[in-house]
This record gives sequence, C-alpha cells and structure tokens, in this order.
Amino acid sequence: MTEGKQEELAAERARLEYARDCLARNREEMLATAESMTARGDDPDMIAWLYRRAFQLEDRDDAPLFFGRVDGPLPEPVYIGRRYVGDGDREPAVIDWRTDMAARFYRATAATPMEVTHRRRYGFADDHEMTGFDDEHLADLSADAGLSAFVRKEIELAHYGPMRDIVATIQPDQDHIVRLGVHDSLVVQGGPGTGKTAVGLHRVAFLLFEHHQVRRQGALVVGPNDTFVHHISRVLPALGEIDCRHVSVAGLVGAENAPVDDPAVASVKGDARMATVLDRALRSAVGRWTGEFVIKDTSPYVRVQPEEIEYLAGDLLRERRPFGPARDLLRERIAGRVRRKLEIRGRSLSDSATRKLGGAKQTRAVVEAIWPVLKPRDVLFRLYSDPEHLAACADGLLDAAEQRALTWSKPPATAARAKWTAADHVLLDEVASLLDVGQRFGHVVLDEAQDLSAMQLRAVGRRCLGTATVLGDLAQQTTPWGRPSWEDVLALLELPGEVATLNTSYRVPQQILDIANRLLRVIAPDLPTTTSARSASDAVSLAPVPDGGPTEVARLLADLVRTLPVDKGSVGVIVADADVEALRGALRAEGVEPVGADEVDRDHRLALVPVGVVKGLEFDNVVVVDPHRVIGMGGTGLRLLYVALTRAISRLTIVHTAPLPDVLGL
Ligand SMILES: Nc1ncnc2c1ncn2[C@@H]1O[C@H](COP(=O)(O)OP(=O)(O)OP(=O)(O)O)[C@@H](O)[C@H]1O
Repeated sequence: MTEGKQEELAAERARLEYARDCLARNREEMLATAESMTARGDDPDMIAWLYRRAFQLEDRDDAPLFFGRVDGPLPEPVYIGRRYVGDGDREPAVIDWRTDMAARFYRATAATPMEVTHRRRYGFADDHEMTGFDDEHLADLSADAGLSAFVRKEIELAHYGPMRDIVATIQPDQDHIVRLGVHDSLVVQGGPGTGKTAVGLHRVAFLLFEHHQVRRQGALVVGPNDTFVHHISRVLPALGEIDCRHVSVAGLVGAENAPVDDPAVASVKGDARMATVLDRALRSAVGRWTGEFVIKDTSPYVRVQPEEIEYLAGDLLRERRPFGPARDLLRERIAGRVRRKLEIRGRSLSDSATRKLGGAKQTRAVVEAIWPVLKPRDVLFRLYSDPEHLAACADGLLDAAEQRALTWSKPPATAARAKWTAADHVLLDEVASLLDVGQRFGHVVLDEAQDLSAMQLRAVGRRCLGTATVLGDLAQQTTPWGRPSWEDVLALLELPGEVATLNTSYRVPQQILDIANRLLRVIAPDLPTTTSARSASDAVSLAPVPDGGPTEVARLLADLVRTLPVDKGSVGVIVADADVEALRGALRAEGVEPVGADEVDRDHRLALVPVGVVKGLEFDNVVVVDPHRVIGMGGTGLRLLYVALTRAISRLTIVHTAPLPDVLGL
C-alpha cells in the first residue's frame, strides 16, 4: 500500500471511530429524552418508541457502522451504513442505505453517474477492523465492467453459519427490485443464486424504512422449512430490523413435526377446491329452528317465526361473516327483528332493552341450537369420518376417488385424538380463518413459493393485509402440488401483482451453471437460462468411484475435508434422501462426524444433507453424490438434481459410483 493510501486508510479509520462516538451520543440523547418524558408522565407509546430506538442504536459490534461512500453529489463525501448516525448538528455522519441519496451508491454507472464521481467500498476483518478500501472512478469505468474484484471477493469469502446481508454489494439489477414501491405485490422469478432470497430480505427492510404503513402493520417472512428459516434469520436483524417474524410454511399453520400424507392424498388436500369443500362443510353446520320463539318480556308478546330466523341466519352466511362472531350478530339481529315488529305495532324498544333481549336466555337458546360453536378440527373430523357428509360437501368438486383419498379407513374416536398431517393443518388453518380473522401483516415475503400448494398459498395470502414479495424459481419446483405459473400463484394469494426477473447468478460460477443449464432445457425449456457474474476454471470436478459403495465414497469425502484449507469454507454433501443414513455411518467409520446444514462451523465443516431439504441453502464446496440416485427419486428427480448442483458458491464435485446420466453432458 502506498504511503498516500496508508494515510487515507488512517483517516477512514478515524472517520469510523468518529461515527461510533456520534452513535453513542445519539443513543445517550435518546435515553435522556425518554427518561425526562417518563418523569413528566408523557405519552407511554412515544416513550416506548424512544427506548426501542435507543436499543436499535446500541453499537452491537455486529457490523461496521459504514461500508461505503460516494463522492460527488454533495460537497462532502457521503458515508453509507446500515443505519443513520447523526453528528450532533443534525447533519448525518452516516446515512441509511435505504435513502434516495444512498441509492446512488448502488446505481451509479459510467453511463448514468448520478453526479457520483467515485464510489468507495471498505474491506473489514472478522473483528470489523477496517483493512482497506476499493475505489471505482465512474469516469474510468467501462460499460461492461462486470463484478468488481471487491464484490467477487466478498461473495467468495468462506461461508460458515447463516446467510449474511449483502447491503454493501447489492447489484443494480437487485437494487431495482429492492426499492420498487408497494403499490402492488411483486413476484421475483430468478435462476439459482441470482439473489432472490437476499433481495427479498433487503426489500422488506427497505419497505419497513420507507413505508410507515408497513412498519405499523409489521412484516412476515415465510420460508420453506426450519433449516432455511435458520439460514436466513440473521439478515434482517443485521440490518437493524429486529421485529420481523420469520416462520416456515409448516410453522405458519402449526404443522411443525406433523406427519406427511402420501403425495397423492396431499395433492387432493392441497387443491384449491378444498376451500369450497370446507366452506360448504362449515355452512352446513348451521341448523334450522323449528320450535316456538315467543318473547314474553315485551308488551305485547312478540312471536318470531322459524322462517324469519332462517332468513336472518342465511343473511349472515350470504354476507360471508366470520362464522364465530356471526353468532353474536345473529342474536343482535333477532333482537332487532323483535324491535321492528314492535315498532310496526306502534310500540318501541329502547337500545338497552334491545341489547338485553339479544343477550336473553331465550335468544341464546335459539342461537345455540342453530349456530354451533365449532373448532376447526370438528369440521375436518366430520368430513374425514362421514363419507355421506363429505359427498354432500364435495358434490361436483371432488370425484369418488378423491373423496376416498380423504376418508379415514379407521376414524379416531374423537377429533381431539386425530393425528393431523401437514396438509391437514393447512386445511384446519383455512377453517380457522372462516371462523375468525387471524393476525395479518403489512407486508409478507414468501420464499420458494413455487413449491406451495394452492391451500398453502391461500394460508399465506390471508395473512397479508397489504402486499407481498413472492420469490421463487419455477424450474426448482419439486412438489407435485406446486403451481404452474406465477399468475396462478398471485391469483391464489388473492393479490394483484407483477413479475420481475433476475437473470444473473452471483452464487454459482458459470462452469457449474453450464451443466445445470443442460438440465434446465429438459425440466423447464420455456425459462431463460441463467448466466453467472463469476467464472472459475476449477469450479467443477468429477470423482468416479466405479462400483463403490458408501465406504469408498466416505473415504473420498474424508480425504477431501481433511485436505481442504479452512479458508476454503464449508462442504455440503448432497445425497438422495434414502442414502443419507448409510453414508452417515460410513463417514463416522472414517472418523468424520457430519453435521446438519444449520450446524456448520469452522470445526464442523462437512454437512450431510438429503437433497429433499437442500433448496435455498448453499455451501462453498458442494459434493453431489450419485446423480443417478437423485434422478431416481421419482417424478421430480431431475429438478432435485438441478437444485443440488446449483448450491455451490465456489466448487462442485460430482462423485459417482455408476456412469453419469447422459443429461449432464459430461
Ligand atoms: N449482490 C451480492 N453481493 C454479495 N453476495 C451476493 C449478492 N447477490 C447474491 N449474493 C450471494 O449469493 C448467494 C445466493 O443468494 P440467494 O440465496 O439470495 O439466491 P437465490 O436466488 O435465492 O438462490 P436459490 O434460488 O438458488 O436458492 C447468497 O450467498 C448471497 O449472499
């Protein structure tokens, strides 16, 4: 490093120190204000907000206070960080990456410099000590400059542990999506490693910052499974957003650890027609009043005819009121009816007398008799255990075979004893939503959306009060119930929206994509192939183990993990689900203890992952064992292989004990 650059580095380190001091002062001021407001007995909401802000302003040492700088738009350089830091004179020492000014850091190009003369990115050691910086002079930048060496290095850093934020290196195509408004929902379709997940998470952080409504109503992030949720769970907190709820699709409907149905049965349960079946089942629970209903507390007595009660109940059903609260409404409407009857006869009933009548024992008895208090499980229990009832509710919707698929051969004694499957929980959630309105969020991010059933999509959609960001790749669809198009997905979420596409992969080097794209032409010929921003001539290697078994494969893997330098990162060994246990045993015999995908660290670098749960995950080094076994897993085998091959950030090794499938073209 030249002397001049050394001096500049020292000045930048001093600037970082200064930003830290400013942050500490901002926080002290915030706390002092909160304390004096508490002493004065001011608005508790405001005080709580101040304490929360002060908490957010803690220098948590989890990330440097700024990561970039632009020169040009203002007389002084502008420093960009994960959050705003004021300098005490109401001027920013660091601006938040989500502001318009910061957008220039991400978007300025040689062709459109946006008044930026140069862009600086800082490098940091693990302890957040600034180690250097990288400058881009916009005037010198060629139009097809591609990824800067700095960004490339950042992507290729060894990955141990959960996903990191990419706030310092968001690329222009990604930034465009991050900052799109919330007028409509947005689907982001993109090939493997194009940054969909990262973009979705940064987008929700942006929306929480930019849109008061979203902040007030909160945000929800839904991922495919718990391993994935763990993988992404640090990104939003690192961006200062600590309140966003993360949940798996199963967790959303309380189906954690639930058994799974046979795919054919799950497909019926996940079909959109089930929504109508359930709706009919619930409505059919409303009975008829056949007895006498004479109010004797009034003068004259008032008789309400059974048809009138039926009419009032029918009205509530037609209005599609939530079934639970509709009960109370029915009592009120019966009382209102009595009042009108009296008025016709020239008498009156006060508001309080009408209310009293609605709550009277006699009115309650009528409502209880015709409008039952139901739990979701009661509704499903009856459908699954009473074929005649199911036939009535499914008439014209499900054929006989589909009805048989739903019917229990040995019904449990009671609904409480039933063992509900994962797909059942989605249906129970649907019934719960008909009974009453549940919690809803201002913005929902749904990842790997291509795999959700129609009923799962409905479950996500009804939690969305505003808009959603839907992320996925139709080529990576590996469930039999996944939807064929994004238009279909949006329709099931009941959200209007648009589709945006990401075409550049930042994770997967071109050499690996070349192989994956051969598969893509077979599994999704209509989708465009993905190109990579990175190329690495040593990215792919083949390791034939002719006629070998788990022992030989484990020996090879043990050698690989022992000789791989620690700075080359994690190793994900991806195998057909049925082969996991045999390989685990063989690895142990070789003295290697494999861990789960969410347990990888420097001391436990090798994760053994069934291909069925590897979606969305990534490793520096990926070893795919026996592609022919993955393909042999069934109808979606080729797609599973496509997912497996594209999990690598730096290197892919294909270990094969049998000849490689022709489709790989190797
Ligand atoms: N602009 C970027 N700067 C640094 N790293 C990036 C950038 N974009 C993506 N990455 C990294 O590339 C990897 C892939 O990103 P991500 O998981 O969001 O892609 P994806 O499109 O959801 O992939 P897939 O569909 O294969 O699961 C992540 O490690 C992410 O941090």
